[in-house]
Amino acid sequence: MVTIRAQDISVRLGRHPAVDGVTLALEPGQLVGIIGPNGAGKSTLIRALLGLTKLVGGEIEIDGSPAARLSRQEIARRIAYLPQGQTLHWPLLVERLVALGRMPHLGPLSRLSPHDEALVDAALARADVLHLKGRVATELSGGERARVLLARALAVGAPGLIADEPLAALDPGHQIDVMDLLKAEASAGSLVVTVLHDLGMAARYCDRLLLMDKGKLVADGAPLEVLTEQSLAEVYGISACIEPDRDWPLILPTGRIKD
Ligand SMILES: Nc1ncnc2c1ncn2[C@@H]1O[C@H](COP(=O)(O)OP(=O)(O)OP(=O)(O)O)[C@@H](O)[C@H]1O
Repeated sequence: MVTIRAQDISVRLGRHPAVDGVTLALEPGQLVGIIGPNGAGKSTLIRALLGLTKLVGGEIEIDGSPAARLSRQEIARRIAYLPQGQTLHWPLLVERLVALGRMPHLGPLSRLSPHDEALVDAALARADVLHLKGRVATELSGGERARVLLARALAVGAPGLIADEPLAALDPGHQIDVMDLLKAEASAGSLVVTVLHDLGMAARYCDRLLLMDKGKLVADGAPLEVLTEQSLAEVYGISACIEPDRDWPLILPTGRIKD
């Protein structure tokens, strides 16, 4: 189990506050989506929660300890991180790349144990990339590479997972697979947070949504509390069809609101 608390945190990038006075608590067992327009501060917020970005104000606690006092490795063992659209620079075999997910658990000179190898294979299977073993990761398609990087995050075996736009390069079937997987992780007691642009997926799968706008957390609650005609108009400048009374809430952006 892992918990994260942020109290009034702010991050400045360049001249502007990228995150501006955000307070939140993240608990295990829920799938939490972070949504908001381009540049709203979503990626910066999650990097801050992981202790990867310097704060200009506020405090973050991971499992009750100030994040600033935890080492990178201690945080990496507790919370796996799938960054946004990573470029790969090294022509590693897929299984070697996914095995890097075990690094937070290994000493500097230690090798993968049979247990580590089994976790790597399980992660490859869960991300539907077992068949890509033996391929060079830099020679994969965008969606294949995205799923291999998801497998690397799963291979950490951490009680927390933060994924930044994990659906970006995926076909509709694999988008559903990944959302099912994130939901299953949360239902099994993990802390799972994901940045999403697909409001339909966010409404269908997430237990809680955090809506960011201009660095601020402007709404935090159940999908239908957060995704209202008013909030979509104010934050995204769009109109949308909202149908709450289906098996799951349906949100379909329908147009841009002109000034
Ligand atoms: N290295 C940087 N230097 C200066 N400004 C930056 C830097 N990185 C990000 N920013 C700015 O910080 C703000 C927040 O960026 P961030 O990447 O967190 O947004 P986001 O909500 O994740 O956007 P997107 O949906 O486009 O991925 C943006 O205005 C961005 O231009």
